[in-house]
Amino acid sequence: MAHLVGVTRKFAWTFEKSSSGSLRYFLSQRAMLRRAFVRTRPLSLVRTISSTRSILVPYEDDIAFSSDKITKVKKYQPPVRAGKRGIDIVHDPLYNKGTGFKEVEKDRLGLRGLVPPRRLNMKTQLEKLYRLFQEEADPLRKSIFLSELQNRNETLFFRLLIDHIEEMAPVVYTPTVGQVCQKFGSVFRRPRGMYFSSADRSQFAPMMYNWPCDDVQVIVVTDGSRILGLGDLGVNGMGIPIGKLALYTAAGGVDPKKVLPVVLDAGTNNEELLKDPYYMGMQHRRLEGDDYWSMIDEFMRAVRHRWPKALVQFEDFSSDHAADVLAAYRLKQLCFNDDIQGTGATVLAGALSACAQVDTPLREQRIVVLGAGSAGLGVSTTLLQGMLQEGLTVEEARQRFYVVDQFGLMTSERTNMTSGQTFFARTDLPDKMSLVDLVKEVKPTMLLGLSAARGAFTKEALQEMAKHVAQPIVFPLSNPTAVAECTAQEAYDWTNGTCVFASGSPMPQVNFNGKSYIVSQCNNMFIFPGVGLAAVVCGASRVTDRMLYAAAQALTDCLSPEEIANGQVFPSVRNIRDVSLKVATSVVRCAVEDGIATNPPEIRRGASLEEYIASKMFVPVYRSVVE
Ligand SMILES: NC(=O)C1=CN([C@@H]2O[C@H](COP(=O)(O)OP(=O)(O)OC[C@H]3O[C@@H](n4cnc5c(N)ncnc54)[C@H](O)[C@@H]3O)[C@@H](O)[C@H]2O)C=CC1
Ligand SMILES: CC(=O)C(=O)O
Ligand SMILES: [Mg+2]
Repeated sequence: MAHLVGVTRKFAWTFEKSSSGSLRYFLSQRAMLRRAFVRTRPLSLVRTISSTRSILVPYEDDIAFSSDKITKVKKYQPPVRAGKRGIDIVHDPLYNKGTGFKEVEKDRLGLRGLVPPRRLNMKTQLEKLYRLFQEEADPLRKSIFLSELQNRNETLFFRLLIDHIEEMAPVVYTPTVGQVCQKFGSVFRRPRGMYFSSADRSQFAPMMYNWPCDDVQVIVVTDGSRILGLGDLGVNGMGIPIGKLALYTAAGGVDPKKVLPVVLDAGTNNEELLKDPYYMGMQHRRLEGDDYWSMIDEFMRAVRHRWPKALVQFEDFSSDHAADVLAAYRLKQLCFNDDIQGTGATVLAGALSACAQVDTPLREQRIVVLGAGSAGLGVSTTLLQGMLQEGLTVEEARQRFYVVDQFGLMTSERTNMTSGQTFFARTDLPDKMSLVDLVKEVKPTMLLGLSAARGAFTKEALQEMAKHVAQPIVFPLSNPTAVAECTAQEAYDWTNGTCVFASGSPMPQVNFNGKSYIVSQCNNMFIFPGVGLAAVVCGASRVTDRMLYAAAQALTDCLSPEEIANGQVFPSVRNIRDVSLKVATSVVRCAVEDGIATNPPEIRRGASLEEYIASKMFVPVYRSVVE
């Protein structure tokens, strides 16, 4: 007998239980439902599927999943053509289902005998994997476990990651990804992504054809020169593009077949790696000047040639090149720098939420930024743009910033400053003032850490800040956790529980005076997946400042009333897939308005832009595989 599980205006989902107990799902025209059947179901059992909030996934796998993590699902998952059969399927993580192949599939694809006889459905596979994940001794072992899963079965990997995103994001991403990069040589199992080195010069364009996908949509590229706050890690920085792209799929719903992690190996200045007999990159010092630039240019040209529509995300380039590389390509090609622009948009969103918490607009904040590198200056520039939106002039806004580097306050007395540093350099205070003296002098309302200097937000500095401001906004944003400017517990202790806090890497809940506080994570992971999804969906020709501003606004709007009541300034990571969809929707709208969407969405009557974008998101379900 058929059971009704949901209806839309036109369609109805039903399921039937077979004699063996397995469930089969059917999608039918609603009008074709047997009238008697409809009449006999009590109305309360008929759950109307709101088209954006549909939680029922019609799994080819016979499981009625009701995970709220995959909220936006396609109603129908067509079969997928693998272009291969037999053992080649089992060895391809994009099509492999491990013990999950159905009997018909085993026959169709010549798999009989190549996989164990008993089939475990996806739900059982996930339960088993999650248990094994929990049994791994430490975060590094957990990370190896997940990357091995990704190497053999991407569908299961992404399903597990999405279902446990709050617990697993810190493993595939910061902070554990930092450890992975530091130990890249010993955790390396098999290659993922592409390496373009100084030894490959003049061959980048033909090399692009070694990559099997003709339709790459997102590339994350690093030159390994500044990996998180861990310095120059050369090709070992590959962990970062891999981790970022895992979030592109888990949070942003970008198809994992269509992403490409890249390291541009321009050498390394890391003395240990230069001497390490097992180092896997080029053992020469970093290329400089024209040699470096021609390598970047060859890479960008080769991308344009092979995948003209691909989005290139520049990641963890040291500040001597980051802003210049972005400036050279941002008007020519679809690209953005995550550390400068993604972080800028993220911090703007968090700052606006914090301003609402403390009931003082951004234009009235006095902001000390510790760190004058790409991230510190990118954030300062974006916050300044936010102040312009609130009516300040450029000069008025500029006066509200105090940028500090490792020597202290940056002033116009310095020489050899970058243009960004020159813009923010003060003219009214002594050069190289210490953080504590600066806090005493200017009584900042907001303190942002992008310095990778562990402990730089000292007890003295935070206590001093709290003397002058009722609710100091304190964001130690450096990654990984080991280099954060302070911990959440320290910030609450030293400001007597008054601070509004967010950290770059996740930190545990804080207890202060018998009250517990949820710690917000301020990380560009809330922006880049949505920006990437938007660029892919609407065929954006470039990433504009307005698109990033739209992303920041959408992120601010994602806080739920409960999160605001908890004092959070960022949504919980468990909602990151919904957040990314909202960010993408706002960005697509902006791109269309600005006329830079080459493939503007064609939306069915009665549907929304958000539904349209949701329908384009990758969902990790087992689709029927055909050769
Ligand atoms: N939460 C997030 O989403 C993001 C966090 N970051 C983090 O920001 C940090 C910096 O990144 P970048 O700007 O790209 O690096 P960078 O190397 O370009 O800049 C670091 C800056 O910090 C300054 N600095 C070093 N020691 C200092 C000290 N003791 N006191 C004050 N300033 C000091 C340096 O002079 C330099 O200006 C990294 O740890 C990175 O992980 C970067 C991007 C996003
Ligand atoms: C989050 C990030 O992009 C960084 O720490 O570099
Ligand atoms: Mg980064």
